[in-house]
This record gives sequence, structure tokens and C-alpha cells, in this order.
Amino acid sequence: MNDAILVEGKAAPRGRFPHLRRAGDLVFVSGTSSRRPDGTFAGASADAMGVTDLDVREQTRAVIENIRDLLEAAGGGLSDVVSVTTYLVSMNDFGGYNEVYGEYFDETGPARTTVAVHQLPHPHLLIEISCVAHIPRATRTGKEGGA
Ligand SMILES: N/C(=C\C=C\C(=O)O)C(=O)O
Repeated sequence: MNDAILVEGKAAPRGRFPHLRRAGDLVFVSGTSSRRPDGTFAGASADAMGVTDLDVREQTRAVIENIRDLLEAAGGGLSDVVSVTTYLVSMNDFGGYNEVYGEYFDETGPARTTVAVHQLPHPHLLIEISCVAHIPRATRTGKEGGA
């Protein structure tokens, strides 16, 4: 069985990797951004002069909701997440990120690590999150498609 999962209707991976990969009862979610299926980014816009407006709160919300959608395709949800790794381009965004994160998770939720990185795969990205969820196979919906 191929346990790599590509989820229809979500932004396609920008490389040769799946959205998620199951290993037993654990589901590993690839680094996920605020990218929409049409290639635009929630929380990122540019005016006619090319001046960008990047919003870490909106990006954080979109990232977590993208992850929620991916996990639902694997038969789970955000309540199944056991570990989160967050990549910020700047720790100046920690406050806004942390505020929105706290709307979805609390001290009873996943273990978390947050680091700042030099760059993410697109200049409009302020945040990317990868995570691991515990979703026993028996709860799978069958909606996922193999790579
Ligand atoms: N996970 C990776 C990229 C994700 C990009 C995106 O969701 O927009 C990767 O290259 O490893």
C-alpha cells in the first residue's frame, strides 16, 4: 500500500512530495503555507507598484485551516495533531502568529517548536507549518488518493 496522500482540491505541492504521509497511526503533514489552489496566498497582496502587504495573522489562520483540510482528507482533524513545527521568516511576527495559533490550540494541544528561517519557498510567505497527527487507520474516510 502506498501511504503517500495527495488531497484533491488543495494547492498542489510545489515539488515531488505528497501533502501527507501515513506511517502506521501517525500522519506526517508536509510543510504547508497559506497558498490557495490558484497559486495566490492568503495574507499576501501587492499593489500596482508592487508594494506588498503581508499579514502574519491572516497567513497563520490560512495555514492552520489548510492543514485542517489536509487532515480531514486523512480521516482526522486538528484535534489529532500531536506535534507542530513552525517556520517564521522573522521573529518579529511571533506575536501575531502566537495570537492566532492560540485560537486553534492550547496547553492541552500539540507539542510545538517555532524557529526563524532565512527564507521560505516564496517571497510573500511569512510562515510555513509542518506537523504530525495521530489518526488510527480505522478512522480513515477513504477520501484520500495515493500518489
Ligand atoms: N513543503 C514545501 C513547500 C511548501 C510550499 C507551500 O505550501 O506553499 C517544500 O518545498 O518542502
